[in-house]
Amino acid sequence: MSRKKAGKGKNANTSPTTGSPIGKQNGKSGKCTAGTGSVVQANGVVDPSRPSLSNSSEFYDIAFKVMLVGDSGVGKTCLLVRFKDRAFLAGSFISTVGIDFRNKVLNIDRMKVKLQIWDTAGQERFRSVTHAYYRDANALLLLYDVTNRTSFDNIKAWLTEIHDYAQQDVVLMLLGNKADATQQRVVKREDGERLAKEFGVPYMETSAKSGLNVELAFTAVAKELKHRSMKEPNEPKFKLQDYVNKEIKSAGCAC
Ligand SMILES: Nc1nc2c(ncn2[C@@H]2O[C@H](COP(=O)(O)OP(=O)(O)OP(=O)(O)O)[C@@H](O)[C@H]2O)c(=O)[nH]1
Ligand SMILES: [Mg+2]
Repeated sequence: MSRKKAGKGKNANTSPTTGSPIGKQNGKSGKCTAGTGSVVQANGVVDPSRPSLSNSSEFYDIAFKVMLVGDSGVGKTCLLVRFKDRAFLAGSFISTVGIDFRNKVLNIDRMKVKLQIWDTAGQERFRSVTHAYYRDANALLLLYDVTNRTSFDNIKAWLTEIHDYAQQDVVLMLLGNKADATQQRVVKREDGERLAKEFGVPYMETSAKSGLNVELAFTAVAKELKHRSMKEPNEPKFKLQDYVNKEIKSAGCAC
């Protein structure tokens, strides 16, 4: 299996497909330098004929695009920063402008899986930018804020948008974020579970602030994508929700 250099990916200010300028993250220009991003086949597998070049985390075997979507303020940027940098963006809320992305390489069952994670702006005015990215996404993390009922009520509209713009077989997971904010909670976990069941999507609650289930959410999606693209004949079917439930149980929290 060949390994490719993760690189920093293209400049965050250019669209991955057209290269056209798309706005800046929080008023700052995208920090990503022109990278050595390789051409990734639609199913995420990169040139399997070449031997692995290195075990460094810089290299990867397969790569996928993951998109974060949901109302403004639900915690998409904070979830990504928690996953990428293991930090929480406290302080004042700075809304994302346009779209930005970060890369992270995960070790999944002895394979290096690179996730290129697109952080979209939740504000309505940027919705047309977001639409342009849906078709490239291999997976979508759809967030609502458990302290904001409107963000939960809007999930159905987001699911319609995903149906209209994303790939038919996109991997989708519903996340109820800010689960740490127990005092301010207005959406019960059962409400999230019920909605997820109604639409047949995997579900869990997260907290970008405490880190609850953040690594698990991205790892579960990476595992699902890897299983789908590798289709090992004798490998048991991977069930994302079962994996999540098992990991949450073994973490010993009812979260
Ligand atoms: N308590 C708590 N606050 C959070 C959490 N995640 C985000 N926040 C706060 O919620 C606010 C919005 O977070 P962002 O990550 O910027 O929201 P966003 O979804 O990226 O918003 P847009 O960029 O406008 O789409 C910030 O003030 C964060 O500090 C969380 O898990 N718990
Ligand atoms: Mg944001």
